[in-house]
Amino acid sequence: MILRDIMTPISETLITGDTLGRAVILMKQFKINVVPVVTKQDELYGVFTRTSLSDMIISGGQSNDSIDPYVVRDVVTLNDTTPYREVESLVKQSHVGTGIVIDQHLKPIGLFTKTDMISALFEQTKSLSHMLEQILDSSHLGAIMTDEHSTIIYSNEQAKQFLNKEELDGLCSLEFFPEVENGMVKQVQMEGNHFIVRASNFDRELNEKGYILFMQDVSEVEEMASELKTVQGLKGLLDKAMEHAYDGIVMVNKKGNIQMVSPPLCELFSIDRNKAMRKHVNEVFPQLNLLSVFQSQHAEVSDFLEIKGIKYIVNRIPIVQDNEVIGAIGKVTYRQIDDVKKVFKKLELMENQVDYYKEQLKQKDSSRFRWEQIITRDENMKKLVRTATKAAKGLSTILIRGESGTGKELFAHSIHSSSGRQLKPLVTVNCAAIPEQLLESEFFGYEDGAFTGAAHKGKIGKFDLANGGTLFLDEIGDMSLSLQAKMLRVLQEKEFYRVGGTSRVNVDVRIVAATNQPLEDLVAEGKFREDLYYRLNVISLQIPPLRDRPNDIERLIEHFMESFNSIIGTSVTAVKNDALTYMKSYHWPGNVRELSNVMERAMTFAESGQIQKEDLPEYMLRSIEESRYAQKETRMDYEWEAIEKALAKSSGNKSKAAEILGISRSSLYEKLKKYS
Ligand SMILES: Nc1ncnc2c1ncn2[C@@H]1O[C@H](COP(=O)(O)OP(=O)(O)OP(=O)(O)O)[C@@H](O)[C@H]1O
Repeated sequence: MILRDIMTPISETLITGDTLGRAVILMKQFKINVVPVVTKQDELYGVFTRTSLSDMIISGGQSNDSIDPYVVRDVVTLNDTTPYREVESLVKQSHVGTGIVIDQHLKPIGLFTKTDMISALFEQTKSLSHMLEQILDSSHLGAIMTDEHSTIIYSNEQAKQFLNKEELDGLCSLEFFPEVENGMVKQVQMEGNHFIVRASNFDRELNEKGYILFMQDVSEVEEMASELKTVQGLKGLLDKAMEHAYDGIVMVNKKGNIQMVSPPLCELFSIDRNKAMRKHVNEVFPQLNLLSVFQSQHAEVSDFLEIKGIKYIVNRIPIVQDNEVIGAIGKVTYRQIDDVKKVFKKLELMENQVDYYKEQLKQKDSSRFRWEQIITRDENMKKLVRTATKAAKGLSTILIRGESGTGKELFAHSIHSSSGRQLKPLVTVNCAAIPEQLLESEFFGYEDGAFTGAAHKGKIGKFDLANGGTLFLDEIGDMSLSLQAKMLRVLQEKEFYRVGGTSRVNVDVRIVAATNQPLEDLVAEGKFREDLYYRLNVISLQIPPLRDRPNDIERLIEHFMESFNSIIGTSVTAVKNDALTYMKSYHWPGNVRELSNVMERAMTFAESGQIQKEDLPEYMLRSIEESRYAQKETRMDYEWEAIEKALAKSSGNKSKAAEILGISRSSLYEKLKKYS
């Protein structure tokens, strides 16, 4: 609101030089006590007031006389665009009852009297109170105002509803709220309503005192709070159920983001549960194909799927609300797929066994392994495999060396299957397993009648069998000296005589030999022929023991876990940290074979689906403890030796000895105390 909105407009003014008669006419016509007087340029010059009029008449002024001498020049002027707030204070301070409102050209366009001011104030108050009422009504707050005697002087509709009264004004507030004090906040139950009352007192100008009371209905809030509590309780219950779920469960929202996931599912897929939360299910568990139910809108069951050798099935269940899929649940059963699964497993196990024996049968006298089956993460091993792969292509004799269980046979088979002889037989002879007296006939066969007794028919030897292919001589260090001589001749001349035979037999055989014995020592001891040693040692492959390939331990654990889950039907998903630490610090004298046996045993015993320390064999745990203890002892021996030396060097001076050792004097004293 600006001044122009509340002033009394004027349509005519006096001009300097106007007469008393015209002034009287204007005052009478417009019923005003003050008439603005303007210059010829229409600018305000002064005012002709009722006092001016009486002064002129008393001085004998005539109707034709000029008003100029009686024009009051000291005029309060107000700009028409002045805001209401400023006008209010200007008027309050002004000594004159009427101000002249001028426009931007200084032309008077209206009068502003105290009456105008009062009616403007009245308008303003009316609009303020209307606004306040609207605010109170839309806030849903009940509002009551009392005077200092607690008599209600104002109440809104909401307050009347709360207190169930058609009218409250004039009633005593103590009837409803017996104790009211400033700052009070109280819960009140009344007429079936439950609300909170807040009271504050007011003390206005003119000594008006009293209280303002606000009432807020809390029944709705309470209802919401109790619903929230129930929901929270249910969520807690669901979380607990998830924690202890035996099956794998995952729940996603409409967008496919994971809201809940059970630990067994994370274990199965080796996923960190915290990292999986809120992520998109296709990112974390793409195998489950969970989002397919958003299209199909009905529950689905997958076929048997497999991970880490563990079979599982997925039940995909859509969560439907108002005919719309608002989420989905994936239930992954893998630990006890129920009786059907057990039967399935048994059947599958038997099928595996049949497959295995079929394979064995098929591969009898032929290679069973290939390079891909040599599992390793170790750089030296990888290099060795590369060298062996190259060597396999040639014709040279290969000697494979390494401790028992390191994979010598695996290498020999892989060499054969990647050589040009792969379609021909691979014949294995374990030199340590054949009785001494039979070794020769095993290798070279014998003619009919070579032995006394008519039952003896001729026999084909291993060299004959391996013709065109590879002869794998395992445990070559155990071959007798006499056989070594014959073997050397075959290797050099590529021909031999059968036992009891007289004709030469020509053969094309590639020799791959293996041993875990130190052949050089056997040569030195005269137990192995030096010439044969050199003949065999054309290409030598030294397989490092497992303890020198720490990275392979973990990799092979994963490998055996997967294959045994499939072969023996277990559902082991991981090796717990304590067991892993033990397995990594063990020295594995039996190498990969031992690791494979330990895994098979541990997986059979693992109850929680994860291998724990307790599932490892007792002998292994004991050996690790003993070696830890021995290491500690050796460390202590070294330490004591160093202390003794330092003390000798410093002639018993402990400060100097500590300095030599690079430790503080107090820690030297501590150590001396420990060793004493
Ligand atoms: N790197 C490897 N990856 C996968 N399996 C392996 C590996 N090395 C060895 N194995 C497995 O360990 C077991 C022992 O291997 P293999 O028989 O080849 O050892 P070896 O050195 O010939 O033993 P031995 O000297 O006692 O005859 C086998 O079951 C083999 O498949």
